[in-house]
Amino acid sequence: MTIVLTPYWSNGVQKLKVAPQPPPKPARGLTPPVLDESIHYRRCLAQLRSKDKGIEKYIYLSQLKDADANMFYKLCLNHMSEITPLIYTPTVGDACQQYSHIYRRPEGLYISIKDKGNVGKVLRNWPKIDDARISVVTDGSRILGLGDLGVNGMPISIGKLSLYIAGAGIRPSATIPICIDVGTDNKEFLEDPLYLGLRQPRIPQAEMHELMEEFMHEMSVVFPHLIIQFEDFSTDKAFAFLKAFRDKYPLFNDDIQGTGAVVLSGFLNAAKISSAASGRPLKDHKILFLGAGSAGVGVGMQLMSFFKLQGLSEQEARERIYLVDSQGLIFDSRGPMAEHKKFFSRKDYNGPPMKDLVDIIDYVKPTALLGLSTIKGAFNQPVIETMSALNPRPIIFPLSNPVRLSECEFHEAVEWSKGMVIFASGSPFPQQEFNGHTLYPGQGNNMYVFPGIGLGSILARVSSITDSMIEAASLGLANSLTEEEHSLDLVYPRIERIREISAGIALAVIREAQKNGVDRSIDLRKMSDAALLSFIKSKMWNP
Ligand SMILES: NC(=O)C1=CN([C@@H]2O[C@H](COP(=O)(O)OP(=O)(O)OC[C@H]3O[C@@H](n4cnc5c(N)ncnc54)[C@H](OP(=O)(O)O)[C@@H]3O)[C@@H](O)[C@H]2O)C=CC1
Ligand SMILES: CC(=O)C(=O)O
Ligand SMILES: [Mg+2]
Repeated sequence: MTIVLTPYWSNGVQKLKVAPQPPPKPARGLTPPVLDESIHYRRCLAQLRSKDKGIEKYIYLSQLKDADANMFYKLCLNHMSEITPLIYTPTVGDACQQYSHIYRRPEGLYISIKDKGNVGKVLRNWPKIDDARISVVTDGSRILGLGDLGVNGMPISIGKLSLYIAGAGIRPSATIPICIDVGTDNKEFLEDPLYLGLRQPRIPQAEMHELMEEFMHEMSVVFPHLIIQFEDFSTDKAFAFLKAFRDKYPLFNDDIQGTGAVVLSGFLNAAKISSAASGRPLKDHKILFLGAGSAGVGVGMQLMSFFKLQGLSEQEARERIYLVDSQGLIFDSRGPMAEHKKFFSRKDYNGPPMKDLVDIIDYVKPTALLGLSTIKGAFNQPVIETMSALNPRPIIFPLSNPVRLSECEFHEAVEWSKGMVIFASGSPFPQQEFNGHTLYPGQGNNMYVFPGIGLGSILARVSSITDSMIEAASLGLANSLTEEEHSLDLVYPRIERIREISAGIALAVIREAQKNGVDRSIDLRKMSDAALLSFIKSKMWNP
């Protein structure tokens, strides 16, 4: 049976074939005489590599996923470091910006403000209701560092779910990419005749909250086994919706919690390398953030655990973290500020506003500089040289996405730190040669943890996702490096091992869910770790 859906914006003209169906076996004579699977694999790879531009490769892969999902995921799994940047950051950023122009066919589920009062009915149109286990939901209001992209944010939900499938073996039919269309304040899109979403400004906050209340309630009724990942909501909504719904439904916010977990993990490994060089105790690290949005504050909150693990109190941990926003260092006497900035606002600084990053580094004397600001080039030569003068092995993590918004590039950080930088970025950079050595950049991206968090949460059938489950995912990732990876000063494991890493993270997440009493698959409680790990692996879907 082919199930068709009509998206709300299509006037009934377009037909949506939602979940990938196995291709029907063609009758004899309807395919070329020699269509060998392994040769076809080579053909698909060659077709992909024949395209010059990332966006062309994205379109090719997207079509391949529709035509032959098995082949698409086979390619993803076997060529993880080549294909991840095409289906995810940085190329997915271009795909979102151009979505209304490169659009070929409907994919995912669109909920619009026009559906208010009827959301449950629209959700029930999803053809694989019983299969649904995980959904990535965005409203397109802050896609990567690219701002409000409205309904063009759909590829971010699709891309994240492709990584769930490739990276954690979630069944394709268990995933639902969702984009909530409540208008956009992107003037260019509103004037674009090809724009796929509602041609209206974003709705007022109160109406958005009402829609989200209805949406979340109906999601839990229609999809009772679903885990939800909130993605790329603008900072105010990201914090508000996490707070409003996290105790009622099994969900997490990837930008706040997923990013927090992945950066804590990389920082645990980076701090050890940095302290080995400086002799400074781990508890004496100091972290300076450029950027105080959902990601900056989320990571700051999670990095409190780093200091608490070293025996510091809550207050002492908080004092090790400094935040900078577009107005400079955040401190109490600066004046009124957004609620989410208050926790890390300094009480011990009362001087004039401090805006220049080099001045701030001179004042704070951080061991680590983390960028979640979307400001390309903010970590310039003077900034990195100042960090290098303070630290024999400075920790520099430019985490903004996509690549073109990164606070600095890997080759710059290597050159300006004379090869001493400990580096991780949000989007991937190529390795560098320096003084006869090969240096490897880390990729501090939540893609390392969300597949495992989702898989563990699905298998344990959790009723909610607790902070300590997120922390367990982070520690699981930090401890997953092999000796060879440590010997190369990597702070994250190689992405090619993502399935193994996700299984380990899922195990840690399930155990923590059990400790917190939020697991509903209670049979898993009596399994040994070894038995649980093989159970997790046995549940992974393979193309
Ligand atoms: N690596 C990863 O896994 C992840 C990376 N990210 C990336 O993090 C970035 C930020 O996301 P998010 O926090 O949600 O976005 P926001 O827009 O909410 O936050 C951006 C922050 O940067 C600050 N900022 C802007 N301009 C400057 C400037 N010139 N100098 C100093 N600070 C500045 C803003 O200041 P103000 O508050 O004053 O406006 C704000 O605090 C994005 O690029 C995103 O892609 C996000 C999630 C995961
Ligand atoms: C990686 C990610 O989630 C972001 O940049 O928003
Ligand atoms: Mg995100």
